[in-house]
Amino acid sequence: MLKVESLVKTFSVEGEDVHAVDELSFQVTRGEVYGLLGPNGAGKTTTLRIILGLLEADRGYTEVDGYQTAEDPIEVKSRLGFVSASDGVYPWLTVREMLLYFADLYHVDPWVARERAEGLSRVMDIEKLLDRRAGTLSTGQRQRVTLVRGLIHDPPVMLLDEPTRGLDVVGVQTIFQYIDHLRHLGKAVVVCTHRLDEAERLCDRFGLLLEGKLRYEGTMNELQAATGRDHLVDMFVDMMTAGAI
Ligand SMILES: Nc1ncnc2c1ncn2[C@@H]1O[C@H](COP(=O)(O)OP(=O)(O)OP(=O)(O)O)[C@@H](O)[C@H]1O
Repeated sequence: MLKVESLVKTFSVEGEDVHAVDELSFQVTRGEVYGLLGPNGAGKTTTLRIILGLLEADRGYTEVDGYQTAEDPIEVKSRLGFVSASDGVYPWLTVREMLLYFADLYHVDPWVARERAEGLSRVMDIEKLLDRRAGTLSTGQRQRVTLVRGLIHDPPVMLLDEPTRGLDVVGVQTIFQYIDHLRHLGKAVVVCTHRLDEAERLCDRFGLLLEGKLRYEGTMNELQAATGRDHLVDMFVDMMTAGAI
């Protein structure tokens, strides 16, 4: 469903090469939640930007539902949903108007869009907000609207960048429900987060990134066997103190 193959991206910063992504390969299948985890500067955002077609890779490729980002960017965009903690809303539009506007951008049939907006709003408990102007929503309410917006074109692959940042306990719980719903819908999901405790509960499989390289990959059981550690936090500390493995 999502394939990242031998991806390389190097930035030149004041004459120095920064290897943001360095021969990175991983795959995420239907119904799987993959935690792409790493410390600050590990290359997570750069990888997401390349998958989304916002940045060009130096080498390698990313493929979404059989389409390569560099070759078929429009097909890829229509098959990707992206949710980020820093997503904004259009303050003067009502929630319903905004959802339908985004559906229209993705060429979703207006009838289908209306049904989907209602259905997803029920799931994410924002039905009562549909006719409110988006600018009047609280952070948590806005986040739920953003989650619905990410699914409005029913993409098979979802990318979630720090989805729980800035949310209270209830907001975090909502994200958990949302990800369960995505799994249930059979989406391939990538989650980037610094909340390793949450990642442990949320993800089926993990890729641990450091300096653009995948240092460990597997299910929690596989990571525990490979590292001799029970929790991601300890695995991270070991990985960072060792530098390279
Ligand atoms: N546009 C850019 N120009 C130069 N260097 C960049 C650029 N974007 C990212 N980098 C560098 O690439 C490396 C990877 O950055 P990236 O943002 O992908 O990391 P990240 O894992 O998302 O980190 P964080 O968790 O802090 O968001 C860092 O060293 C960063 O400084």
